[in-house]
Amino acid sequence: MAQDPLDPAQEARQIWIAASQVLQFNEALTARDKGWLSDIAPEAVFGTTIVLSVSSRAAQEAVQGELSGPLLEALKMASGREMIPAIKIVQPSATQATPSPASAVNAPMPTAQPAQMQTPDQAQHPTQNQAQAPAESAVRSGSTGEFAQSSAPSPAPLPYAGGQPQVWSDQSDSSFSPERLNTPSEATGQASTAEEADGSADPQAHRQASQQFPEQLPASSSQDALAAFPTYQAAQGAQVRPSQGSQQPSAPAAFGPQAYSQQTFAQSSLGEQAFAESPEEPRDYAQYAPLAQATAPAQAADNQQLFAIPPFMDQNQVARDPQTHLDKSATFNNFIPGASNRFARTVALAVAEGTGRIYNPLCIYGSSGLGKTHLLNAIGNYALLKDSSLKVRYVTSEEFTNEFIEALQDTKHAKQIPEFNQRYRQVDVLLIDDIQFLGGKEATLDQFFHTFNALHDANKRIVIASDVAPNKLKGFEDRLISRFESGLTVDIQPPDRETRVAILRMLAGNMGIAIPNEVFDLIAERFTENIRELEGALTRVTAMASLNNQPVTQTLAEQTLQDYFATDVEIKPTDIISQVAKYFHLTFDDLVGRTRTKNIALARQIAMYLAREMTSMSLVDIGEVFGGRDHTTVMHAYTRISNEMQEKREIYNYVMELTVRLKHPQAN
Ligand SMILES: Nc1ncnc2c1ncn2[C@@H]1O[C@H](COP(=O)(O)OP(=O)(O)OP(=O)(O)O)[C@@H](O)[C@H]1O
Repeated sequence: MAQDPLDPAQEARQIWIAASQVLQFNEALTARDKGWLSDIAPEAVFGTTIVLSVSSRAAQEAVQGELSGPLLEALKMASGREMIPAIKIVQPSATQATPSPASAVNAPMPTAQPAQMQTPDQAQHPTQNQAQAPAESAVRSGSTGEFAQSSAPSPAPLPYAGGQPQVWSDQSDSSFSPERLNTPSEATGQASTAEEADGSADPQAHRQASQQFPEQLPASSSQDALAAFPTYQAAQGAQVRPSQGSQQPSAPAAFGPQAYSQQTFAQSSLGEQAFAESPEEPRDYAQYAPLAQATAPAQAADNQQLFAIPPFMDQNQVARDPQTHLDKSATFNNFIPGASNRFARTVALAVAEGTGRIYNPLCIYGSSGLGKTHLLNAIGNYALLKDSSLKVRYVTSEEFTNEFIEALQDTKHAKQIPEFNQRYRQVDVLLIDDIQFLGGKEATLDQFFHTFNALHDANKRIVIASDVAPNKLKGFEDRLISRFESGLTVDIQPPDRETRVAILRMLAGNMGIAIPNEVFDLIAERFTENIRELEGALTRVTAMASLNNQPVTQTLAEQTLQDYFATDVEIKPTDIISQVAKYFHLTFDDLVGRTRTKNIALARQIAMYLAREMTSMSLVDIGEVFGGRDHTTVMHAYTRISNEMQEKREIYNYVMELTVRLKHPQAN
């Protein structure tokens, strides 16, 4: 559903609440450190700059000095993006007038005052800094490569926000990325070859480069990033498939030295920031999509006409945009990058930016629950935010089939098929999910083939998600497979431990729940193959804590998840339906049938929730098992039950008891 955009103070408050929790559980911080942190109050967010106030210079120095690393990390966890803190001193008298986190929502938007905000190096060299021209300040604030060198002996300086939303600062420094901390050369304090090549090891040289070409960076960032992969240049159109199951980052495995690939990734993520940082184009596209539509009513109406949800779909069931069918909550910002998905994310971002046209079509494949659908939606949301006049359409292969069949069956309207064709052939960005389900459906595939060709010939963007690589798709003609392979194929692997923990932290931050590190570790240790399961485990633990009005502890998490930990029995959806039916004194047919009485509907939704969580089946497959229901019905059931588990003990108990029964069938 559309959300209202947050105002700068509100956004700062929300980020800070989550970041404080991350910091609170940072075991590396002493009580004294935490004391300094408790002096911080959030003021406002401008792009990727968060203005924080403290009450004294001593606090400012501490926050900018030894606490800068943990602070940056916590802000990133909380916001899902690199945030640059600007620390402002508010004198005690003024502090009283400064909004506390609780009251910040209603506070007037603060006017950031550069004179009050300092970085450590400003404090050390006030004259030099005061003399800096704004453009130079911005560049300097972007020279976070220095900041990234947290292994350097002196405290890492915080970047200076200059009191203004920063438009060019971050992206002007392509060397900045926390990931770069991992490169061996940086660990030893040496500049990598890539850094030397672009001058980023030399702040002065880099500043000059940044000043010379600032406006080119946002538009070309991802393309540059991709062009930097030798294999891309050598073999556009060739498949790129890092070895399955490899723990190595996808791109480095395929493209060479790690430092080199990380450099390119840094540029890519900066491309995203570059775009998102513009004050007119806030980073959270999900929130602003309605705004984009409001400013382009003709286009919105046009889209509506083209993609009004067909009658067989219940419009109330999913929080998807009625025109584009996009899930607006899935963005690049809340897609945590890791070795397993970073390459896919980079390419997806290039396509979203419109700079990745040579990767057309883009095929993303991987097992269930690894983020394919999320990336498709992120592409659509980003593309629309960048250009609200685009016609974007997310569609599952099931929806595509249904729409096609609807058009065929509508004998009263002989023009239905031409209309269907026109509808699809007018899109600028087509995002088609779960393409594998088109396999064997000859008429639909034929239709899709023509749609594909029309779009491709018109240079429209096509992104396809599938559970297997194109050449493994069953029931597809070679002509279609070869067209899929004419673009770029990337895979997503199960996330490594670090990424799993980062995802859990982000989710906990979103929920505003304090969770100790050992609980993240426990869940991340156990749920390794599917991010949906990872989320499900966290949902259960937080639901248990919330229902019992307890904090989340390791013991509570262990108790809650013990049945998951106890056994790895393979669970079939039919087992789930039988077990849930038995539990609620219903029949199998009740659950897969059409009756919608309250008790049957609840039991059915719980069964769908369990099927989604405990099997690797897709939404479409689950819908099929439940009497041929639409996948949106399954999605709705899943969302509803996971929400209700947090609030209603009864629902929580049903889910937990049924989990135990399913995991221990011999005990029934
Ligand atoms: N890197 C990530 N960062 C944050 N959340 C993620 C990430 N990858 C996946 N998720 C989340 O995990 C859940 C499952 O992802 P998604 O539905 O995109 O998977 P999928 O690969 O399309 O699965 P399926 O093939 O079963 O449809 C979603 O809630 C998604 O937001």
